[in-house]
Amino acid sequence: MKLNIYKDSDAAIQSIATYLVDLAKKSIAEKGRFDISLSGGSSPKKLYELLAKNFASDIDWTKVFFFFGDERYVAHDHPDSNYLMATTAMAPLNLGEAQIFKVDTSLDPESAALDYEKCIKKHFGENVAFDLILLGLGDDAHTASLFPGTDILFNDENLVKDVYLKDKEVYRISMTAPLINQAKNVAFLTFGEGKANALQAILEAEKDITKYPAQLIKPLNGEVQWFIDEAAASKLSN
Ligand SMILES: O=C1O[C@H](COP(=O)(O)O)[C@@H](O)[C@H](O)[C@H]1O
Repeated sequence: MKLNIYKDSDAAIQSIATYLVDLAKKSIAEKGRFDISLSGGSSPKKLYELLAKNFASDIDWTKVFFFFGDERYVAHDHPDSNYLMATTAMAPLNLGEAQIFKVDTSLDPESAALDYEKCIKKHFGENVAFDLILLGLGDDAHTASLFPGTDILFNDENLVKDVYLKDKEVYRISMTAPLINQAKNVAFLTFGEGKANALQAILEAEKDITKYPAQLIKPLNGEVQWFIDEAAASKLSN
Protein backbone atom coordinates (compact mmCIF):
# COMPACT_ATOMS: atom_id res chain seq x y z
CA MET A 1 0.00 0.00 0.00
CA LYS A 2 1.30 3.44 -0.87
CA LEU A 3 0.00 6.65 0.60
CA ASN A 4 0.50 9.78 -1.53
CA ILE A 5 -0.42 12.97 0.33
CA TYR A 6 -0.72 16.31 -1.51
CA LYS A 7 -1.28 19.87 -0.40
CA ASP A 8 -4.68 20.04 -2.06
CA SER A 9 -7.02 18.09 -4.32
CA ASP A 10 -5.72 19.75 -7.51
CA ALA A 11 -2.19 18.50 -6.82
CA ALA A 12 -3.51 15.01 -6.02
CA ILE A 13 -5.53 14.95 -9.25
CA GLN A 14 -2.55 16.07 -11.30
CA SER A 15 -0.50 13.25 -9.80
CA ILE A 16 -3.11 10.53 -10.26
CA ALA A 17 -3.58 11.60 -13.88
CA THR A 18 0.13 11.08 -14.55
CA TYR A 19 0.06 7.76 -12.68
CA LEU A 20 -2.96 6.60 -14.72
CA VAL A 21 -1.44 7.59 -18.06
CA ASP A 22 1.87 5.88 -17.19
CA LEU A 23 0.01 2.67 -16.31
CA ALA A 24 -1.98 2.93 -19.55
CA LYS A 25 1.21 3.33 -21.62
CA LYS A 26 2.75 0.28 -19.94
CA SER A 27 -0.36 -1.82 -20.35
CA ILE A 28 -0.88 -0.85 -24.01
CA ALA A 29 2.76 -1.68 -24.73
CA GLU A 30 2.46 -5.07 -23.00
CA LYS A 31 -0.97 -6.33 -24.02
CA GLY A 32 -2.30 -3.85 -26.56
CA ARG A 33 -4.98 -2.30 -24.39
CA PHE A 34 -5.73 -0.73 -21.02
CA ASP A 35 -8.74 -1.87 -18.99
CA ILE A 36 -9.84 0.64 -16.40
CA SER A 37 -12.78 0.84 -14.04
CA LEU A 38 -13.93 4.36 -13.19
CA SER A 39 -15.29 5.57 -9.91
CA GLY A 40 -18.32 7.76 -9.57
CA GLY A 41 -19.40 10.25 -6.98
CA SER A 42 -18.06 13.72 -6.45
CA SER A 43 -14.26 13.29 -6.41
CA PRO A 44 -13.22 12.00 -9.87
CA LYS A 45 -14.96 14.45 -12.24
CA LYS A 46 -12.00 16.85 -12.27
CA LEU A 47 -9.64 13.95 -12.98
CA TYR A 48 -11.62 12.92 -16.05
CA GLU A 49 -11.72 16.53 -17.27
CA LEU A 50 -7.97 16.88 -16.77
CA LEU A 51 -7.26 13.67 -18.71
CA ALA A 52 -9.32 14.97 -21.62
CA LYS A 53 -7.76 18.42 -21.50
CA ASN A 54 -4.06 17.78 -20.84
CA PHE A 55 -3.42 14.14 -21.74
CA ALA A 56 -5.36 13.71 -24.98
CA SER A 57 -2.24 13.16 -27.05
CA ASP A 58 -0.22 11.17 -24.48
CA ILE A 59 -1.73 7.77 -25.25
CA ASP A 60 -3.82 6.09 -27.91
CA TRP A 61 -7.23 6.45 -26.25
CA THR A 62 -8.82 4.04 -28.74
CA LYS A 63 -6.97 1.29 -26.84
CA VAL A 64 -8.52 2.19 -23.50
CA PHE A 65 -11.63 0.32 -22.30
CA PHE A 66 -13.76 1.88 -19.58
CA PHE A 67 -15.99 0.17 -17.04
CA PHE A 68 -17.70 1.45 -13.90
CA GLY A 69 -17.02 0.21 -10.39
CA ASP A 70 -20.54 1.15 -9.46
CA GLU A 71 -23.55 2.81 -10.98
CA ARG A 72 -26.67 4.48 -9.70
CA TYR A 73 -29.81 2.65 -10.78
CA VAL A 74 -31.01 5.53 -12.96
CA ALA A 75 -31.27 6.20 -16.69
CA HIS A 76 -28.04 7.08 -18.50
CA ASP A 77 -29.14 10.67 -18.99
CA HIS A 78 -30.06 11.15 -15.33
CA PRO A 79 -27.90 13.73 -13.45
CA ASP A 80 -26.90 11.05 -10.88
CA SER A 81 -25.56 8.67 -13.54
CA ASN A 82 -21.84 7.91 -13.20
CA TYR A 83 -21.82 7.08 -16.91
CA LEU A 84 -23.19 10.53 -17.76
CA MET A 85 -20.69 12.29 -15.48
CA ALA A 86 -17.66 10.42 -16.86
CA THR A 87 -18.61 10.57 -20.53
CA THR A 88 -19.46 14.27 -20.31
CA ALA A 89 -16.15 15.03 -18.61
CA MET A 90 -14.19 13.01 -21.19
CA ALA A 91 -16.21 14.06 -24.25
CA PRO A 92 -13.19 15.84 -25.86
CA LEU A 93 -11.45 12.43 -26.16
CA ASN A 94 -14.11 11.30 -28.66
CA LEU A 95 -14.23 7.80 -27.19
CA GLY A 96 -16.08 5.20 -29.22
CA GLU A 97 -19.29 3.57 -27.96
CA ALA A 98 -17.56 0.18 -27.94
CA GLN A 99 -14.92 1.44 -25.50
CA ILE A 100 -17.36 2.36 -22.75
CA PHE A 101 -19.14 -0.43 -20.94
CA LYS A 102 -22.16 0.95 -19.19
CA VAL A 103 -24.48 -0.82 -16.78
CA ASP A 104 -27.80 -1.51 -18.50
CA THR A 105 -30.10 0.25 -16.08
CA SER A 106 -33.15 -0.42 -18.26
CA LEU A 107 -33.13 -3.95 -16.76
CA ASP A 108 -34.31 -4.69 -13.21
CA PRO A 109 -31.46 -4.22 -10.67
CA GLU A 110 -30.61 -7.91 -10.26
CA SER A 111 -30.58 -8.53 -14.02
CA ALA A 112 -28.55 -5.35 -14.60
CA ALA A 113 -25.87 -6.68 -12.23
CA LEU A 114 -25.85 -10.14 -13.83
CA ASP A 115 -25.71 -8.61 -17.29
CA TYR A 116 -22.76 -6.39 -16.34
CA GLU A 117 -20.93 -9.36 -14.85
CA LYS A 118 -21.48 -11.26 -18.11
CA CYS A 119 -20.20 -8.30 -20.08
CA ILE A 120 -17.03 -8.11 -17.95
CA LYS A 121 -16.40 -11.86 -18.32
CA LYS A 122 -16.86 -11.61 -22.09
CA HIS A 123 -14.36 -8.77 -22.35
CA PHE A 124 -11.67 -10.45 -20.22
CA GLY A 125 -12.17 -14.17 -20.87
CA GLU A 126 -10.64 -16.45 -18.20
CA ASN A 127 -8.60 -13.90 -16.32
CA VAL A 128 -10.72 -11.00 -15.07
CA ALA A 129 -8.10 -8.55 -13.87
CA PHE A 130 -8.46 -4.81 -14.45
CA ASP A 131 -5.25 -2.90 -15.08
CA LEU A 132 -6.58 -0.16 -12.84
CA ILE A 133 -9.65 0.27 -10.65
CA LEU A 134 -10.28 3.82 -9.46
CA LEU A 135 -12.21 4.14 -6.23
CA GLY A 136 -13.51 6.87 -3.97
CA LEU A 137 -14.18 6.78 -0.26
CA GLY A 138 -17.46 7.95 1.23
CA ASP A 139 -17.53 9.76 4.55
CA ASP A 140 -19.25 6.63 5.91
CA ALA A 141 -16.26 4.52 4.73
CA HIS A 142 -18.05 3.01 1.71
CA THR A 143 -16.26 2.48 -1.53
CA ALA A 144 -17.80 1.67 -4.93
CA SER A 145 -21.31 0.82 -3.61
CA LEU A 146 -20.05 -1.37 -0.80
CA PHE A 147 -21.93 0.39 1.98
CA PRO A 148 -21.77 -0.31 5.72
CA GLY A 149 -24.16 -3.03 6.88
CA THR A 150 -25.18 -4.28 3.42
CA ASP A 151 -25.22 -7.93 2.27
CA ILE A 152 -22.99 -7.24 -0.73
CA LEU A 153 -20.03 -6.97 1.67
CA PHE A 154 -20.19 -10.74 2.19
CA ASN A 155 -20.88 -11.70 -1.41
CA ASP A 156 -18.17 -13.91 -2.82
CA GLU A 157 -20.28 -15.52 -5.55
CA ASN A 158 -20.77 -12.59 -7.88
CA LEU A 159 -18.42 -10.18 -9.59
CA VAL A 160 -21.17 -7.57 -9.74
CA LYS A 161 -24.27 -7.28 -7.54
CA ASP A 162 -27.24 -5.01 -6.99
CA VAL A 163 -27.53 -3.41 -3.58
CA TYR A 164 -30.53 -1.64 -2.01
CA LEU A 165 -29.71 1.30 0.23
CA LYS A 166 -32.54 1.51 2.74
CA ASP A 167 -31.77 5.02 4.00
CA LYS A 168 -31.59 6.48 0.50
CA GLU A 169 -34.35 4.17 -0.89
CA VAL A 170 -32.36 3.54 -4.04
CA TYR A 171 -30.68 0.65 -5.79
CA ARG A 172 -27.12 0.71 -7.00
CA ILE A 173 -25.13 -1.81 -9.01
CA SER A 174 -21.61 -2.45 -7.76
CA MET A 175 -18.51 -4.52 -8.34
CA THR A 176 -17.99 -6.82 -5.37
CA ALA A 177 -14.80 -6.89 -3.30
CA PRO A 178 -13.60 -10.21 -4.82
CA LEU A 179 -13.67 -8.64 -8.30
CA ILE A 180 -11.95 -5.45 -7.18
CA ASN A 181 -9.31 -7.53 -5.40
CA GLN A 182 -8.35 -9.25 -8.65
CA ALA A 183 -7.16 -5.91 -10.08
CA LYS A 184 -3.52 -5.28 -10.90
CA ASN A 185 -3.76 -1.76 -9.48
CA VAL A 186 -6.29 0.03 -7.29
CA ALA A 187 -6.16 3.78 -6.70
CA PHE A 188 -8.31 5.65 -4.19
CA LEU A 189 -9.01 9.37 -4.62
CA THR A 190 -9.97 10.94 -1.33
CA PHE A 191 -10.23 14.64 -0.68
CA GLY A 192 -11.44 16.97 2.03
CA GLU A 193 -11.80 17.15 5.78
CA GLY A 194 -15.15 15.35 5.56
CA LYS A 195 -13.29 12.15 4.65
CA ALA A 196 -10.67 12.38 7.42
CA ASN A 197 -12.46 10.15 9.97
CA ALA A 198 -13.33 7.51 7.36
CA LEU A 199 -9.77 7.44 6.04
CA GLN A 200 -8.35 7.13 9.55
CA ALA A 201 -10.71 4.21 10.27
CA ILE A 202 -9.89 2.40 7.03
CA LEU A 203 -6.15 2.65 7.52
CA GLU A 204 -5.78 2.56 11.27
CA ALA A 205 -8.85 1.15 13.05
CA GLU A 206 -9.26 -2.50 13.92
CA LYS A 207 -10.71 -4.52 11.06
CA ASP A 208 -14.51 -4.27 10.92
CA ILE A 209 -15.70 -4.56 7.35
CA THR A 210 -19.39 -4.16 8.23
CA LYS A 211 -18.59 -0.72 9.59
CA TYR A 212 -15.65 0.17 7.31
CA PRO A 213 -16.25 -1.55 3.95
CA ALA A 214 -13.23 -0.04 2.20
CA GLN A 215 -11.09 -2.25 4.47
CA LEU A 216 -12.20 -5.10 2.17
CA ILE A 217 -9.98 -3.79 -0.60
CA LYS A 218 -6.75 -5.76 -0.57
CA PRO A 219 -5.80 -6.93 -4.07
CA LEU A 220 -4.46 -10.49 -4.11
CA ASN A 221 -1.65 -9.75 -6.55
CA GLY A 222 -2.00 -6.03 -7.11
CA GLU A 223 -1.01 -2.74 -5.59
CA VAL A 224 -3.14 -0.16 -3.76
CA GLN A 225 -2.26 3.53 -3.90
CA TRP A 226 -4.07 6.34 -2.10
CA PHE A 227 -4.07 9.84 -3.61
CA ILE A 228 -5.26 12.14 -0.86
CA ASP A 229 -5.01 15.76 0.20
CA GLU A 230 -3.71 17.07 3.52
CA ALA A 231 -7.25 17.71 4.77
CA ALA A 232 -8.26 14.06 4.32
CA ALA A 233 -4.99 12.95 5.91
CA SER A 234 -5.40 15.24 8.92
CA LYS A 235 -6.53 12.50 11.35
CA LEU A 236 -3.88 9.94 10.43
CA SER A 237 -1.46 9.22 13.24
CA ASN A 238 1.76 9.40 11.23
O1 LIG B 1 -15.79 4.53 -5.14
C1 LIG B 1 -16.71 5.31 -5.01
O2 LIG B 1 -16.77 6.14 -3.92
C2 LIG B 1 -17.76 7.11 -3.85
C3 LIG B 1 -17.66 7.98 -2.65
O3 LIG B 1 -17.03 9.07 -3.17
P1 LIG B 1 -17.53 10.56 -3.16
O4 LIG B 1 -16.44 11.24 -3.91
O5 LIG B 1 -18.85 10.66 -3.84
O6 LIG B 1 -17.64 10.91 -1.74
C4 LIG B 1 -19.04 6.52 -4.28
O7 LIG B 1 -20.21 7.06 -3.88
C5 LIG B 1 -18.88 6.26 -5.73
O8 LIG B 1 -20.03 5.93 -6.41
C6 LIG B 1 -17.84 5.26 -5.95
O9 LIG B 1 -17.56 4.96 -7.25
